[in-house]
Amino acid sequence: MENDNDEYSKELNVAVRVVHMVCSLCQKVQKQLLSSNNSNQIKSKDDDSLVTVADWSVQATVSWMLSEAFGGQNISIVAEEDVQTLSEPESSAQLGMVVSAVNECLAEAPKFGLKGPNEALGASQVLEAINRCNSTGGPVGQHWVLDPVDGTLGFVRGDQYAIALAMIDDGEVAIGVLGCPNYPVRDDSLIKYSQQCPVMSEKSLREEGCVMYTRKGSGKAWMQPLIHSDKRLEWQNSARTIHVSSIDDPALATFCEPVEKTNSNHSFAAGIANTVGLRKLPLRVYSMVKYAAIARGEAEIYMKFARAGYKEKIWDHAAGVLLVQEAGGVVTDAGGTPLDFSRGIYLEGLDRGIVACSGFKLHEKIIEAVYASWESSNL
Ligand SMILES: Nc1ncnc2c1ncn2[C@@H]1O[C@H](COP(=O)(O)O)[C@@H](OP(=O)(O)O)[C@H]1O
Ligand SMILES: [Mg+2]
Repeated sequence: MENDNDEYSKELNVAVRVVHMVCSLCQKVQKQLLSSNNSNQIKSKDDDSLVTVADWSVQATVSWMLSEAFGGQNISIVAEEDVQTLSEPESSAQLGMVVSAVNECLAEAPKFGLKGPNEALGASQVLEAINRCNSTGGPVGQHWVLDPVDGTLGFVRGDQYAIALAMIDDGEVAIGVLGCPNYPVRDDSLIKYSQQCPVMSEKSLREEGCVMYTRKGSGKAWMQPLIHSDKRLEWQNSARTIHVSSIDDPALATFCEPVEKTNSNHSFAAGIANTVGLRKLPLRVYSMVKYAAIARGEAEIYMKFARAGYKEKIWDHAAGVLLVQEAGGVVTDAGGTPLDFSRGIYLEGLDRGIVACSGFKLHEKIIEAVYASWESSNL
């Protein structure tokens, strides 16, 4: 990072360290999940989507650390999970696991240059930390935005997932931090990874991964490797800048999309790819790791076209969008308008889908193709 006087430098510093902490937590939980086939760690929410011990534990840990660093109870945090399922009597085993995971993680805070609690937190404090993240954001003031485990399906399948933390200031994303515990720091690693081990076993889980981060207006984005065993986070030595790819020839470009066709219309995207002249097969990846791949220059295009009526949430995009933009890329809705993070928990007014590209030329071509194809599509 640049120097300490930059705007949001304290916020960014704390956010990056906290995301490192919870990446480590997630790696442990994912390992346990895969080794013991421990379905006890997974629950269904009322909307039938999945939530795991990791989602709640990350949210509690980040909430506690941010509150500690920035003014107690008064900070505003918008996050995906609530305490409803976890507070039910049938969830007492999960609550116990969450409390242990949170305390184990907080006890490691000094390794990451932060201060944890003097005493272990009890169940009520953990629930309170999760519940405190009940802000709905909005156009005024600072709001932290957290997706504790983005790509929960990828997480439970031993695949890609991300921890996404952003801060919105007066409606604009000011900082973005993305923890990607299964995204190695080596170049070309995502493409190799998805070819070699689309679903990992516990043995193949490699302890590599990275945290990427940026600050609005910096024109830069950075990446740090995760730390392991007893190593401490050494900020200065470990960060390197990342940048989008310079490829602007569609024939050479790689495009990413969600794995699940319920989350994005694969055939519509394939039509766009064909119109624009993309030749490679889509790189299907869970979670905001897709934004990370664009920011790191491993792919050039990310398209997502959710079914009509689905409302995109700010925590699924804020950190990733800023990373791509500051690393040199462009992100808009499918009509070419920038995403609006100022209107509460949803990206209100989003036109059809999301298009993130490494540069303007590719972006323009995709938007034109969407415009031309839309009428004939069934979306
Ligand atoms: N029907 C739907 N259409 C589009 N996106 C959806 C969806 N249902 C869930 N999602 C979002 O897609 C995210 C996963 O992204 P991807 O498909 O790119 O891996 C989910 O994040 P969580 O896993 O955090 O719930 C969720 O927010
Ligand atoms: Mg998500």
